[in-house]
Amino acid sequence: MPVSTRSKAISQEQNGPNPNQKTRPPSYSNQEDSKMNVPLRNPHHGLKEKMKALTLLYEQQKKSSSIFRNPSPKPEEKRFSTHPSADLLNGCKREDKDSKETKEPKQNNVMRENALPTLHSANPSSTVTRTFVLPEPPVDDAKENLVMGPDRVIGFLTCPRKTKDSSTVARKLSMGSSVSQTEPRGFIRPKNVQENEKLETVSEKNDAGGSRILVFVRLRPMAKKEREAGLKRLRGRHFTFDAAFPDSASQKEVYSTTTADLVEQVLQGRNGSVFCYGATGAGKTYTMLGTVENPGVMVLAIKDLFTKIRQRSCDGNHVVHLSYLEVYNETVRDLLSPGRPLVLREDKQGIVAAGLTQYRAYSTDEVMALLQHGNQNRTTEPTRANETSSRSHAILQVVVEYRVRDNSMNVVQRVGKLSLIDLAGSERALATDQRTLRSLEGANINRSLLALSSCINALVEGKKHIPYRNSKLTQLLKDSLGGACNTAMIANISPSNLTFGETQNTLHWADRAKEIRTKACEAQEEIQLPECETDQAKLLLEVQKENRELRVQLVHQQQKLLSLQAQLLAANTSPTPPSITSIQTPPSTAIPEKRKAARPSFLGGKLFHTRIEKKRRRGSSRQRASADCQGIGGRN
Ligand SMILES: Nc1ncnc2c1ncn2[C@@H]1O[C@H](COP(=O)(O)OP(=O)(O)OP(=O)(O)O)[C@@H](O)[C@H]1O
Repeated sequence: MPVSTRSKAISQEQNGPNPNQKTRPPSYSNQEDSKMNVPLRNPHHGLKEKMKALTLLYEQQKKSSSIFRNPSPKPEEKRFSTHPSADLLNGCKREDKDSKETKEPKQNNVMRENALPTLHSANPSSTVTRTFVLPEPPVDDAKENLVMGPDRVIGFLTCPRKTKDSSTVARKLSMGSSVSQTEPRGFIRPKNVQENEKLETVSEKNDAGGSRILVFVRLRPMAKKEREAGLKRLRGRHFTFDAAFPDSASQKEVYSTTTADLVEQVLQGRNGSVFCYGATGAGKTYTMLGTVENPGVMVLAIKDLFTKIRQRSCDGNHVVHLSYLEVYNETVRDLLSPGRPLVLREDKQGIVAAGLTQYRAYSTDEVMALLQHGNQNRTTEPTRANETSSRSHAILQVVVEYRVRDNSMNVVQRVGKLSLIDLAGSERALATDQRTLRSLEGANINRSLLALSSCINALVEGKKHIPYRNSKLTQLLKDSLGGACNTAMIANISPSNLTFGETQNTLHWADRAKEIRTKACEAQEEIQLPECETDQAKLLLEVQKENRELRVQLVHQQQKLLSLQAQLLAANTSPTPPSITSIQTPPSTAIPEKRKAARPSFLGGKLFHTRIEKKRRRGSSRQRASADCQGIGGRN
């Protein structure tokens, strides 16, 4: 500003002084000044005047703006009123410089929503601005999805609470044009994923009072037929999930990334569920059960569970119970002991199948045998889409109970439940078989999956009523979806463009499921105080002791009674019976006089005499009989 004024002043000087020169009103700008084209008498004098006027103007404006903001400002506050952050905080009019600074925090905010935490924490200079201008939104409310461009790009990024660098892993999955025969673009090697996922343990997710469902995607390898059919390039659409497994991913990689953490949590008394979702033939059963050479999540989880139990067996008792059921055509059936359909009931533990067999398992081998037995009972049929298509939803439940005495001799009991679910494949009626039973099965499968999608929708939209009751499957999954449970979903997809629609549908629901938050999963732990137990034990011992003493007394009394009866009998038969009063009653059995009279006792009452009389008669008849016998014998 002074420079331009000086140059103007010089040019004005060169043009000669203007006698009509007037002191400019302070509100004039430099441009207006130049337009007026009024030469100054003394350039230095004019400059000084201008400086003064402008300083005055600046002071006035500053005063008025501070009064506008704060009617009674304290001198200290006034000092800081020009701080950009304070200006932004108060929302007053900004100058160009300030407006530049306001743009910066906005950018920061966008980054906070969408970029990895390291990105916004990498700029220490913006700390002040962030603190005052746009405080970081609470994690729960933070929107994690980003929509970009005409093709929807959904960026699901790591939990914003994480501070570790995960920028190396863009967990993004591309569909359509990205499908290639070798490794589809966007698929991330689980090695990287694992490194990243390790950061996000289930327990960490729980501290905010609830955890979101972790969603993984697994691509199966191309089948021969599909390869022959070739590939068709389609317009791309991008999804991002917690991890995406390429067709080369091993079963162990899938297990350790998706389920291993949940197994650990179950041992600590929390509930966990893993379910495979996807179109028919997409690889759900392969992921869950696997083959003998390549066992799947169910088998690996059981193995891991028993290994962990063995490692910890020195400090407590673990009891493992197992149940395996299927939902077939809207009926619940026990796979371990098939019989009549089971009825679902809701109790304190949640939805339970009444009468479901709970097997106690002691080793991995035993569980394997049970699993095999259960799978033989499972309904699978060949369809056009899959040779061994599962026509039912199968749920393996493993309940781990742990009892241990702590240092204070309290009994600590923890119960955790792991549910491993292999859903039947969603399918188009035409894609499978047209036969009546198959189409009925297909309709029921689709119906339950539709009910599942309605529940997912309701949960994502935060509705009060979640329609779990619409199908048996959703009733059984109630805990996994909306309960206190750590849940992982594995969406299985096929690389074939023949199933593009189904794959798109699977990814759509998987993407939606990411937004579901389950309730806080507290460890189910009970502590029993030792006093209670010892008190009960003491009481039991006392009762047992008393019981023993009473038995001894009873035997004693019976003996005495017998001897008394014998004496009486002898007295009755003898010519001079001893007086009854002379018979000494032991002090312990002495009966008070009053009671003696009141009780219908056989000692002095009618009953006693009647019996004695009967015995006497019997005795005399026996004597007669023996005499008769002797007579007969003598005769012989
Ligand atoms: N990751 C994989 N690696 C090797 N083969 C696989 C893989 N995933 C699936 N398959 C094979 O693909 C075929 C179909 O898989 P699978 O039976 O698991 O599908 P599904 O989703 O359970 O189907 P459905 O819903 O009809 O039961 C099987 O022959 C299976 O062995």
